[in-house]
Amino acid sequence: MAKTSLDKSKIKILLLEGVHQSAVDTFHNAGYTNIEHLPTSLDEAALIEKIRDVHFVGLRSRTQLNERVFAAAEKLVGVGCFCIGTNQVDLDAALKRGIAVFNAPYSNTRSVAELVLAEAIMLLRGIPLKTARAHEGGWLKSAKNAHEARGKTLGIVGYGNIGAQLSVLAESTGFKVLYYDVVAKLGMGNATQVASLDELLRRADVVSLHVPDVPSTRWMIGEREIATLKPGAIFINASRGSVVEIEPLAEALKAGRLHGAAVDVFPVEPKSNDEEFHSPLRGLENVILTPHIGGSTLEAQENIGVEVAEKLVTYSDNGTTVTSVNFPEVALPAHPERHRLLHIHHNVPGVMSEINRVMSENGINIAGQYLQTNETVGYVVMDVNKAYSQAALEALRKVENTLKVRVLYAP
Ligand SMILES: NC(=O)C1=CN([C@@H]2O[C@H](COP(=O)(O)OP(=O)(O)OC[C@H]3O[C@@H](n4cnc5c(N)ncnc54)[C@H](O)[C@@H]3O)[C@@H](O)[C@H]2O)C=CC1
Ligand SMILES: O=C(O)CCC(=O)C(=O)O
Repeated sequence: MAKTSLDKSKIKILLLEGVHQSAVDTFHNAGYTNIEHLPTSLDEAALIEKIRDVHFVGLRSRTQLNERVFAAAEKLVGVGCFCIGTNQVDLDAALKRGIAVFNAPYSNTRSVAELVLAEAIMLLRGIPLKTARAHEGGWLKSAKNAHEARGKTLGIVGYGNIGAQLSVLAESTGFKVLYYDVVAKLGMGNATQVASLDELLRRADVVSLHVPDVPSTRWMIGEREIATLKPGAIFINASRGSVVEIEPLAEALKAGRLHGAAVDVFPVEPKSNDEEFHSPLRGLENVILTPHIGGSTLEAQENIGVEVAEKLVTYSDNGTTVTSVNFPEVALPAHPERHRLLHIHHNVPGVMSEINRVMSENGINIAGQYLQTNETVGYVVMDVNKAYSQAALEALRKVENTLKVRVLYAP
């Protein structure tokens, strides 16, 4: 039999944006040694050049994997987003090439929730202005506009993993919590869901956004919504820069209609730490500006490194796609005595019968077959207990509507 699964040392892994060393260690422990680990993102031209011979790529929020990059990524098998958001990756462009994308939906959620709670308290006390004055030699000792969190209302927009954790932390600090979500959700503690975004904006003293970047959230907070906020409200965005129109927010802060804001994510963010950050919020008093570090704690990054690298290793070694954000999810057992053929194809009628015909005509006995499809792609995994030939593999590759075929040699 031809041994066609790729030797692990030949599987090239590119890790960008300073993904934590724990990811490299996880790959090494699984036998993968061909790893390039870069501290920064790459611009499109450099990425296109580098990704040509890469099998797995890992990135965070800066690297843009668009159609042009995928078109150049001829050998790419899987993408790991070492973060929650996957809006930086064209998931459809990946899917139509049979490339599975994974992320880390939980590991940095606590870090974001902690930061937001701390910012809410700092802003209620007017700390950004007071600390700035003290650094300049001033002394703003005053209780004016300084408030306790106890008894104030926190409004959370998007009650998912981050929103719900923030809710628990905030209640234990003394906030009353309201939340708005497009899905009906059971509140943690005494938190109460409200029927509309407007109701939340009208009632909350502090509003914090925790929604993903999807079409329904694009610019969901604009001039009208900012005008709906309570006079003197505090506004926090650590979700995505595309959710909030920044100009009307800056205007409301300059006019003193809002008491303060904390913003971690921006419509345009510098591509690296060497690039200047531009924003109409720069220089405004009682505004905390942070460089998209909501999830940037050592604890979160270490956990993310392991979580996402393990998902890529499992997909590479075994074919399992559970928790992929774009791919049909298949949970596969180990395949100790059997070779495993993975066939990814356009989900159109007739492909499975063609695959089964090829297998049968080549005398290959299928010991186990696992199939999942989504709207556009089918993913079938076949464990074979009899030697398959190179000719059979070629015939599988030629089945009409095939996107990708991989072989996992019996370990
Ligand atoms: N600043 C940072 O460093 C970080 C930012 N994030 C951002 O935070 C976002 C939220 O993260 P998680 O809580 O883990 O996500 P999640 O998926 O657990 O929760 C998102 C919630 O938003 C709700 N939602 C979706 N569309 C909505 C709409 N139009 N109106 C109201 N609610 C809507 C969903 O139903 C869900 O409950 C991520 O998608 C990511 O963009 C995540 C981690 C770090
Ligand atoms: O840590 C990062 O690079 C991005 C964090 C983030 O925004 C996310 O996890 O969605």
